[in-house]
Amino acid sequence: MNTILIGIAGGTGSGKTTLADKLIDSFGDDEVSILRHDNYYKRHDDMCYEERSKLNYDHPDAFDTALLCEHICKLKAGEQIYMPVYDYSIHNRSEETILVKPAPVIVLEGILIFAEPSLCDLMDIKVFVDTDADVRILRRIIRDVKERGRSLDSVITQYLTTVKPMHEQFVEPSKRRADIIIPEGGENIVALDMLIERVRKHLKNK
Ligand SMILES: Nc1ncnc2c1ncn2[C@@H]1O[C@H](COP(=O)(O)OP(=O)(O)O)[C@@H](O)[C@H]1O
Ligand SMILES: Nc1ccn([C@@H]2O[C@H](COP(=O)(O)O)[C@@H](O)[C@H]2O)c(=O)n1
Repeated sequence: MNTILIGIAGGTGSGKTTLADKLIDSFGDDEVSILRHDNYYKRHDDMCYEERSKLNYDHPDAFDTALLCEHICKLKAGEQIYMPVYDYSIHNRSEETILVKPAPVIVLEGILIFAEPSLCDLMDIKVFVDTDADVRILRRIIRDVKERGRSLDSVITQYLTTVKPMHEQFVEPSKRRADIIIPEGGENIVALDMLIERVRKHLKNK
């Protein structure tokens, strides 16, 4: 199978997940598979919740990127993989896994995927979702309080101590590696349609 890997990067709250979900919703499971770098956050079973909540989750070392690369190579070779599942409410991987089948198009999304040369080398198309920092933090506050079991204070403290400095050190400079920069992400219908057309073209010629 001729498989292409489309990377969708961007800062927290930029709209990567929304864009990736809208893209895969336009195709069948046998046409497009999705991987999320967040699911590859390292396990920390040796620490208690309090200790885990203080870790820096915005540095490249927080992820098991070697395992993700191995999974991408297996999918490209036509093998299925079991993607780990991350549970933000406990700051750890859950016991679940998700079966991901090989497909002609694999979408990979995550804040730091362009900051990892080993991952960049595996990508055929690199898309960066670019959204202003004030919009991103407002979205993140709402999402983390509603969906990730966080308090307002914890979101603000984490943003100022790790999320913002790591964004400036790693995420923003990684934008230079992108082939396409999309303002605002999932609600950018023009950009979404262009991506859908690109995937259709690949599926027709695969
Ligand atoms: N263009 C947009 N306008 C308004 N809200 C948006 C937009 N894109 C995403 N959101 C919302 O912002 C939050 C973060 O978006 P998400 O796609 O999860 O971002 P990311 O994966 O980059 O962190 C979600 O609650 C989502 O519904
Ligand atoms: N235990 C964790 C693990 C990660 N995060 C934050 O998630 C952000 C990445 O996810 P997005 O959907 O926002 O791209 C990242 O900025 C980490 O700070 C967390 O809060 N807790």
